[in-house]
Amino acid sequence: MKPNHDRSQGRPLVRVHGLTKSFGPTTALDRVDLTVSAGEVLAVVGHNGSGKSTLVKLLAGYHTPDSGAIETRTGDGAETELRFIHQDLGLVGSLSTVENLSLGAISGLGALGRIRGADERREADELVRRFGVDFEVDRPVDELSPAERTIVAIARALRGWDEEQDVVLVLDEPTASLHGAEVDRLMAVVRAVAERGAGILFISHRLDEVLGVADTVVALRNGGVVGDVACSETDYAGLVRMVAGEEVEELGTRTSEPGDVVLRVSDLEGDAIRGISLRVRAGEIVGVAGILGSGRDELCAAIFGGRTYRSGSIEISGRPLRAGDLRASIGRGAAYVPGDRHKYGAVMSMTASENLMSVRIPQTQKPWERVRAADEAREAQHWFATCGVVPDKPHMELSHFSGGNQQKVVLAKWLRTRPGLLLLEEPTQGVDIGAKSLIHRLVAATADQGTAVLVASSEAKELAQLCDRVLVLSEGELVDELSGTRLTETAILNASVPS
Ligand SMILES: Nc1ncnc2c1ncn2[C@@H]1O[C@H](COP(=O)(O)OP(=O)(O)OP(=O)(O)O)[C@@H](O)[C@H]1O
Repeated sequence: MKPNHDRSQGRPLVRVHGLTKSFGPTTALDRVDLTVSAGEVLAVVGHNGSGKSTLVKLLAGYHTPDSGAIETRTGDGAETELRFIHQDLGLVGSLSTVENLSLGAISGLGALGRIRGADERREADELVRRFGVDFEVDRPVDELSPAERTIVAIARALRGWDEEQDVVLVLDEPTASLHGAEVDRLMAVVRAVAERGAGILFISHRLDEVLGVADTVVALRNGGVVGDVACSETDYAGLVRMVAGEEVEELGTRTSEPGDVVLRVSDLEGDAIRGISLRVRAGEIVGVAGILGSGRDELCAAIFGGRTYRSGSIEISGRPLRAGDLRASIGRGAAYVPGDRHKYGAVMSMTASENLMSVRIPQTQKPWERVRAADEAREAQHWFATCGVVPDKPHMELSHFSGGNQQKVVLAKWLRTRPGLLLLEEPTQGVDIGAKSLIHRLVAATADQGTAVLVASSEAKELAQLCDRVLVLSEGELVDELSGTRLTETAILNASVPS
């Protein structure tokens, strides 16, 4: 295998040699070599738990390597600066782009410590325009699209960069919940930054995006480098094989007939939702598509009871549900995998097993009934195997599992309750291509056993593959319903854009 620095045209900015890191018996990173060069977008891909985040944390100095080195003084003595964009962008939502860019920047403070308004505004404007984008820098960043927020985070990371300076920008799964056109917008900015001479290290599970934006791909498996190729020398199938080690099984066509109505929503009005009515039958998988602000991210939570609503009604299996009544919703067989697993989906400081067992099974388990240790161990083993959670350590704290494996535990926790209604938000965020196919098959099998499934996703391709029909939301309203031959990725993307 030819290492990537032999192929790249640019000056090496960061060299990683033999980087190794273990956590107890787990070797998270195993003698990794790679180089990021000026003007290059280097993507790092790999299955869940392959070591990508560990690599980022070592580069950031959060962990110390057991052996190996990170060389940032690679050329004529100048030191390369590493700047990071983590998934949690670290922006203050209520503050504007100007204010976020000013935070922590001493140069932004006037003599009395006040932000010099006009200068800051001009600088923020110039900074975002430098990347070929144009949005109002005075609006609170909470009101920007996810791609725009990521661009603000990139602009902040590159503040003060004069392009003479050697910089590597590290982006950890920046597109995890972005919708089609948003991804293109962000990728254009990433390319623009590379063209200005920065090196980019880009972590992603979305292999089609990797092919679109990267020059070079390094694939990790079980901590070691198993692939190091130019994007021009590979294709999607090649990347899938590098990550999964084999071809990935596609979801077959589902043939089961839907049963009785399980979920009935009528004229629902609430935060970001305007007059939505829908039904989901037993055995059906119904998708919810739309861009940010369309109501896509709010609907499942409102139905489950995690958000209240102003008016309208929700019935599960023919029985009305009061707004915000989580207990009744779980008691009626609803399950909810939220988009933000850290905040609402799991308790990271508890073990995987404790998380798995944290919801009582309404049909069989009495409120006072405790699960015996032997039963808990057997169940944890069953769900780890069913959902492919690795490592096989149910008693390890959930925060020590890789992101994709945490997601599988959250899904398993709810599948265990044998729900009549399964509400999913971004069910495959952060999971690798093999695990994504497994999760799709698990959801399909759950529906085949009679569960009604409502799944909200920013990924049109996922909805087209998984769903029997897809509801498209725009500005809080239901604007289209796609099924049969009309249900394609392109149709979902087109229908999602507000007219
Ligand atoms: N603090 C820790 N304690 C114990 N094990 C850890 C710790 N951090 C990471 N690991 C283990 O190291 C391995 C690599 O994890 P890492 O988070 O780097 O994977 P990843 O490639 O980023 O995965 P994902 O795609 O799911 O985010 C995994 O087996 C993980 O469980």
